[in-house]
Amino acid sequence: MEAKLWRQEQEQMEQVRNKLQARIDELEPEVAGLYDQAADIRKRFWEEVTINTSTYEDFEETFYTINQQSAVLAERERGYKLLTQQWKSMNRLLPSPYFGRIDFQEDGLSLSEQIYIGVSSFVDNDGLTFLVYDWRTPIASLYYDHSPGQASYVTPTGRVEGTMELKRQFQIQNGQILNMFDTSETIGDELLQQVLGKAADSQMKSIVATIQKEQNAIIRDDKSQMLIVQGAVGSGKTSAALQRVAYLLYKHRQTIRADQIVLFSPNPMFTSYISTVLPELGEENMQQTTFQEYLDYWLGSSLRPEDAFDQIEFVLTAQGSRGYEARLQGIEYKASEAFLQALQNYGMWLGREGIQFNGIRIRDSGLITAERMRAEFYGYDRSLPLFNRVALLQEWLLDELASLERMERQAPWVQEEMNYLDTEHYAEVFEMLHKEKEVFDLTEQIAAVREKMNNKRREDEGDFDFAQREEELLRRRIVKESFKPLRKSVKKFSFVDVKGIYGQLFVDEAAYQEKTNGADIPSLWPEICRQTKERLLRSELFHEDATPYLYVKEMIEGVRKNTEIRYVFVDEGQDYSMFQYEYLKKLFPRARMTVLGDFGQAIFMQATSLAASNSPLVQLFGEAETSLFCLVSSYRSTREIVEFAKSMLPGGEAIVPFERGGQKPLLTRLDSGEKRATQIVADIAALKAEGFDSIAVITKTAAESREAYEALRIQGGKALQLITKETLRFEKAEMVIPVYLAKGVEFDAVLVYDASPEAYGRDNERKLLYTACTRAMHRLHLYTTGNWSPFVQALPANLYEKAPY
Ligand SMILES: Nc1ncnc2c1ncn2[C@@H]1O[C@H](COP(=O)(O)OP(=O)(O)OP(=O)(O)O)[C@@H](O)[C@H]1O
Repeated sequence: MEAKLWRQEQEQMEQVRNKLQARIDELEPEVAGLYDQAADIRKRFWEEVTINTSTYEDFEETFYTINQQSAVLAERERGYKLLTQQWKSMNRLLPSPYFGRIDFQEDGLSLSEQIYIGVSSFVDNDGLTFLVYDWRTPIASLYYDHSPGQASYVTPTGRVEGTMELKRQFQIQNGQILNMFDTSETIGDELLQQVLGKAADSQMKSIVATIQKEQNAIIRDDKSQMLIVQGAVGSGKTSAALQRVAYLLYKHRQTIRADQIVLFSPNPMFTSYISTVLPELGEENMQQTTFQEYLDYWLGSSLRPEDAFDQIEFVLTAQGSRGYEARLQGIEYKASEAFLQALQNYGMWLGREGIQFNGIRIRDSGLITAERMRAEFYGYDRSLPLFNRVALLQEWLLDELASLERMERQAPWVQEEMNYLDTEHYAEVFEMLHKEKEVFDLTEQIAAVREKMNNKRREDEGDFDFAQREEELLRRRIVKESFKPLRKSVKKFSFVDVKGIYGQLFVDEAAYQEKTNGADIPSLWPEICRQTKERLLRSELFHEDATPYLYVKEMIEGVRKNTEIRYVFVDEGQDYSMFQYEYLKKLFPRARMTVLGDFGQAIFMQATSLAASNSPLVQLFGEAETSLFCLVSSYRSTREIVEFAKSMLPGGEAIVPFERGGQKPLLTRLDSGEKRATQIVADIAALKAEGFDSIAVITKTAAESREAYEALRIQGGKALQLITKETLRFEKAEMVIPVYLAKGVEFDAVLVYDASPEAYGRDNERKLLYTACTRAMHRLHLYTTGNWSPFVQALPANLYEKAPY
């Protein structure tokens, strides 16, 4: 680019930077001053307030002073927060005030405007001229959506048409323009090339400078209840999701806070991987969780649910064990729509008969039997939904308990208990007695006065029998203490035997069909029933049972709702079952949903196709309320890695690699495990010497990870870390990791530890190998000590190199 232009831009930027610096300097004392003021008020808060409650007027006075003081404090704190926000965003802009410029001439106006785009807005001293536009402003979408020429953007008041005369990209670091390109592409390849060529990091980065047009559409869509993104591997789904959160927080900044957005991520490590993107953009992080955390929380301590990782570990390692096929069939069936329908029908059946309750007992004898509860329950209006009737029953039980409690005071066991009471109880009751006696004496005095006034003797003479009253109080206390946990457990619905209700579905075929209005049954049903019941007996739940169990529980006890949340994001959405989606929809009734996923990476047993025309996910909110987006360009890996990996996947042809060249994947066959370990350690050292810092040895399972880790350490791989499902964050380092924990993340180099047919031979292992390979940004190595996996063998030989040893 011409030196003159370059100089002009450098001057323009310096002007903006000078203004930024001046405003920062101007604000600094104010920010510090306001902070001190707020801190000072907080410190002196109680000094300024004289607490006096002797008379009503004094009390009122005190109340008003407190109120006034806290209003002043709140105001100062609000002011401080606003100023700090401005001050922080200017500081963020200072080293690199913008990344893009467009010159736009609006139709009907004579002048064209220069629009510089950065991570936040910066307005000149006149309060009107935007020196930098936030990337989320409507006008900034021109930069992402159009090439120079006719262009338009949408504002809340309508579409603005015009001509884009220039589109320029900058790379600016510490106030120096490092690079500058004029571009005719939507977002020029050159900048993207440079960004993608960089090394992987232990934390994801924001992509605002290079958002692609199709990603921009996802980020800014704010029409539908449900937004579904089926995106090829590495196509920027997670990136789009996070920039979308930043966009929504900006667009709805008056009404939505970051904690009203929740993102479901595939594992806790992923949560830490993405946690810096929003703060980098000057926004607070949304809430992040995993579905497992929700399950563990809502199922409480009564049942131990297996997690998704243990389930997949079983699926991948237990082939040939007893009951394996049935478990697999069970996993598939229990995540299916057929099972969901069966449970809904079961709900209707329970409305007529067969609900199970836990009787309420006290000290080994029955107080209210399950039979009585059932009779009461089926006596309620049958048109009421189950959970309404259960709520009525709950009320009835609490009333019953109250009258039973009164009766129970005379029971012989209470007398026995009284003999063993400690002095503390007596002391308490004694105090109560004295209070009662005072009241009694007062009433006696009043009665005596009345007697005199009326000149009429009372029929009943007052008499306070201490001994009798003490016994009464002690009895009342003893019984109350025993009934307290009963009342508490009724409030927590412990009287509903959910375990029994869920379990009775798994008795035999005939019973199942009767209860579910003739649901279809998988062929290995008897074994599925046996396994499920065995688990329940141990108060455990298979992972595939956890969500259906919760579904049944809520059908009966009523649905939990979180009405605070406005947006729910589900990443790796292909790994969720329809049950889980139904559940999320009910749990967050006021939320819009964004689901991002890739069916090509559906490695868990429960999977939902996102984009298929008949996808049940579309039905969740209905077609009219659903927007579907497809991303086909893959940005993470070099062209060679994408070409290699996509050829393994039926339908992979549709994936378009971004044009970034590198080395072809390298296949290395060795004739023993020991030699393989030695070779891998040497390859890691060579990769490190080339400057790659984040290197992952990827295995199929956790069991294989442990084995690989040991073998590699023996051969000198001392710096390796073993990643397990308990690992909460990973460093930019060398690691051994099972593929299902590496979902969604990326590394400079990936070494697939064992690409033999034994590891990846079955059809359900194809996607595992594909997912492992696609974690690599720059280098991919595969190893075997025998044959190659059929998925590798089937690849054209020009897609890889073979090591010469
Ligand atoms: N527009 C973009 N500009 C720069 N980098 C991008 C862009 N889009 C995606 N990337 C990069 O591509 C890589 C993959 O992105 P991301 O992890 O968001 O993809 P994904 O579709 O969620 O991946 P996966 O399929 O593995 O879940 C990341 O390094 C991301 O920074």
